[in-house]
Amino acid sequence: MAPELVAKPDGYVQPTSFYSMAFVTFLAGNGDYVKGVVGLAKGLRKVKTAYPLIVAVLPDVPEEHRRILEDQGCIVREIDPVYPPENQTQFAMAYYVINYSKLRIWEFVEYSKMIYLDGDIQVYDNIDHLFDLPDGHFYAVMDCFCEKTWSHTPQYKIRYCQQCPEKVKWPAEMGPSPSLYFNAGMFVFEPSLATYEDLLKTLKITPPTPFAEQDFLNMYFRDIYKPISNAYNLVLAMLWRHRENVELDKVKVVHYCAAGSKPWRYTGKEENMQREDIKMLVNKWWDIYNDESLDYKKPEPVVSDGTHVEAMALQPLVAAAMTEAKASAVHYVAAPSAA
Ligand SMILES: O=c1ccn([C@@H]2O[C@H](COP(=O)(O)OP(=O)(O)O)[C@@H](O)[C@H]2O)c(=O)[nH]1
Ligand SMILES: OC[C@H]1O[C@H](O[C@@H]2[C@@H](O)[C@H](O)[C@@H](O)[C@H](O)[C@@H]2O)[C@H](O)[C@@H](O)[C@H]1O
Ligand SMILES: [Mn+2]
Repeated sequence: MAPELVAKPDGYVQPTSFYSMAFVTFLAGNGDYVKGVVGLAKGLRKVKTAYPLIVAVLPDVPEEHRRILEDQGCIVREIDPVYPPENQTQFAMAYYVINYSKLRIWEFVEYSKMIYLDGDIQVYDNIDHLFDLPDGHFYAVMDCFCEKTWSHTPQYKIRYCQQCPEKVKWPAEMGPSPSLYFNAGMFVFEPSLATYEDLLKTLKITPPTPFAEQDFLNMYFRDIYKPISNAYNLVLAMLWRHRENVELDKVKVVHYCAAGSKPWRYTGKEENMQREDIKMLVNKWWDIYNDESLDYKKPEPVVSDGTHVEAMALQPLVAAAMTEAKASAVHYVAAPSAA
């Protein structure tokens, strides 16, 4: 039974437009990445986002982990795995399925625009304004090619990086320089069934590559990709590879993707993990993860004096109310504005 939401003459929310945008992350397996997603949910709450966090989970995510995420105000949605075509078994199945299944989020068409965030990402400043970026583009932050993980690429071999194209110029004899390449840990996109079907159709005829769905998404969205500031996805390697391109005090989103930097697994033993800035960012992640004041509190029903409850808290109530609202045009309390 949908909870009673109080009508207010001056606040009307078209149920279909309410929360037509959302953050989305991805969770696979029964391991410790669930901690990353809990941290992300609490970080988004701390910056007072006006939008919910959807967690796309593979079937292998246990009920207990799903409950933990729902208790943190997340909306958990199971997605089907994406399996490699038979002739592409050179990939370890798990790695392929974990990475390419992310593509299922294009199917979430009840949302007009979404911001995808890896589970090893933390949001330290409100980034809701990214939802206002013009439609028709794919927004993401440029990656760096300098880590050993890129040693299979021609650009690594000649020490070329898009972060500093003047330092080692791309030699003409190697043809056109590589297109701008984004890190797929964070991106702003528009779900669409047509795009979703085409993505999966194209994937079937695209041999897997080392950076899996990241390479695939870069190829697929190359013509509409628009780079945004690295303040929205600080790939940690930038701190020791291109410090001149980073204004740490302006960074809004940190991506713990460098080897050994996952906060919930941090030992400090890997290369670069004893840096002061890394230790500061890992502690910053733990401060949020351990902050009980940021835990989700089930909302009280909205009362007639229009008391607003936190946006993310309202989402489950609205989802239920939206089901009812289809039956009748009902006035709702307007969504609280983002702080
Ligand atoms: O065992 C795993 C591995 C990955 N992921 C998800 O897949 C994303 C991409 O993997 P990861 O961040 O480890 O890749 P990196 O950014 O470090 O290359 C993670 O952030 C998680 O959201 C997961 O849920 N379980
Ligand atoms: O499956 C490929 C992954 O590719 C990307 O991670 C890479 C990339 O950041 C490199 O630049 C780093 O050097 C490397 O360590 C890191 O793994 C995405 O963050 C991740 O979500 C996922 O798509
Ligand atoms: Mn990541």
